[in-house]
Amino acid sequence: MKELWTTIASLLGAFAFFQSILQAVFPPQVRFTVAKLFHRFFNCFSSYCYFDITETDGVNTNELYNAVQLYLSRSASVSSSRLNLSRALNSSSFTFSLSNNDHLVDSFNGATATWEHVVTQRQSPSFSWRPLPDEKRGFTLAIKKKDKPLILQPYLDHIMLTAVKLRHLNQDRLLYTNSRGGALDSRGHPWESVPFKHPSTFETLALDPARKLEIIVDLRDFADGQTFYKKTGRAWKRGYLLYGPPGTGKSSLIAAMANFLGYDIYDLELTEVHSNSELRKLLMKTTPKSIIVIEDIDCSINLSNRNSAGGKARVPPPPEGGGIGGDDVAKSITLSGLLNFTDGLWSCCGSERIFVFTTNHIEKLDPALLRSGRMDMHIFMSYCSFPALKILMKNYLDWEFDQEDEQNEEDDSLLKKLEEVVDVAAMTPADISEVLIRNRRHEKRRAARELLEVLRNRALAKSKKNVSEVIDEEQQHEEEEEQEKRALDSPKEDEETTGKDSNSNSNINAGKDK
Ligand SMILES: Nc1ncnc2c1ncn2[C@@H]1O[C@H](COP(=O)(O)OP(=O)(O)OP(=O)(O)O)[C@@H](O)[C@H]1O
Ligand SMILES: [Mg+2]
Repeated sequence: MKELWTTIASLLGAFAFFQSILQAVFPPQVRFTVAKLFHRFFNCFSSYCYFDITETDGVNTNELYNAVQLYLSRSASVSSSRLNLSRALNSSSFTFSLSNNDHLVDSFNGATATWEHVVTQRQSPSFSWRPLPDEKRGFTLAIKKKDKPLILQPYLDHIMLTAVKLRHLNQDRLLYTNSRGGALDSRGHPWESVPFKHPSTFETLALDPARKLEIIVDLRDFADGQTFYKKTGRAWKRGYLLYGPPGTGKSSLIAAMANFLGYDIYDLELTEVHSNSELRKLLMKTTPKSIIVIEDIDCSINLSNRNSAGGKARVPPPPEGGGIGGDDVAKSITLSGLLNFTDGLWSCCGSERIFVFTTNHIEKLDPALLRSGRMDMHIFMSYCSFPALKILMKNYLDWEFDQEDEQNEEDDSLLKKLEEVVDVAAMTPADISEVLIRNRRHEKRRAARELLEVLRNRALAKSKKNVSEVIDEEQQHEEEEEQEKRALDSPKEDEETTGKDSNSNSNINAGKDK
């Protein structure tokens, strides 16, 4: 032990000696170069190799430097005690980065990588074409020489890919619309955009947790599936069809998907598109990492027949002053045009895109749109179930279901009653949210009791309606039987009565028609 300390002390002494020689003998201009030479000399005996990644390569910004900075910001935020904080333009989140001359240890494929953020004062040059920053910044990566051939390239690829993802997540999402009816903006762009600030997330979405998890896993697989899609020769895209009654959360789910993946949304208003070629041009102007949405698809386009005139959209006249429709403006958009857009060759003119169609009436859609492989996942958004209700109560009343011990017998019985009645009441999450918003200033148990009351009334109204529907059905059935009986009896009467043939026949038909 004593020997070890002696060795360390003599090494430190030698280092201090070299430092003082450096300061005393060499002028400041060459000091940096000499230090570098010393470094290289010692590196010959080291088991590590070092890579300098400078902020600029002399003229241009080094993209790798920015990528490393972003990549390290992930781990820096948890492991370092002193950090630089910044916020990029068009971003609502903060980025952490290593502060000057600090270091961080990362691992990749079992190997260790040590990063150091090196900041030195720049010697002011005698002449420069453009002003240079006062400081020279760079990262130094140290990895073991034996690991270099195995990890260097994949590690740098991994850093670049992660940085792209992080940059996208840190940036605010945009919501695009083609509501100008095909008119172009000053840059010749058919889409208008606004910042997308919808707060819906998978956490706030009232949906069965198992279904929710299924969707999350599917989205994650899609976003991470670049290699898979390439290997299998498939276009990197995915289609979701969301269907169900109004107010069950279809639009909220789209917003949650966009927030989860960090994608932009293109809200495609089909009634504003005048032709298939215009549709194609719109598609070509969308960016990767985006969700292309067609809401209420059954209302935007008559999808009953792919080839007939019935398969055309109800379109307004083209915009004045030249839209993007060109010669095709006279024609209108067809179902096959739409399918080409989502499924055919044109769907591949970008990558990593999700198509989402929503409808309240799935039965109105053409089977061509529903066949497997076209819309990869059909998601039924239904009335509020008990697990979904618990999420809404957590959102609006801060009712914490995870902390079971906080719940008493009274709460348990209240929840049991809610569970019994919620399915029968068949209320949408939107309706339940309204009730909860109305009562959110009350104490949470009181608000829950109010909700129970509303659910019970709705369930009662539903069962009364059901009873009256059953009675109506029975009455109708009896009437039909009566009419059929009369119709069967009447020919006999006709045979007995002459000269009334024509009148009796029309009665039979009327009865049968009914
Ligand atoms: N599943 C849900 N989870 C959380 N909130 C919901 C849910 N469904 C509806 N809501 C609430 O109701 C409002 C309307 O819901 P949303 O617009 O998502 O319904 P929709 O299914 O798209 O309806 P439509 O078919 O009329 O377009 C939302 O702003 C949200 O507050
Ligand atoms: Mg909607």
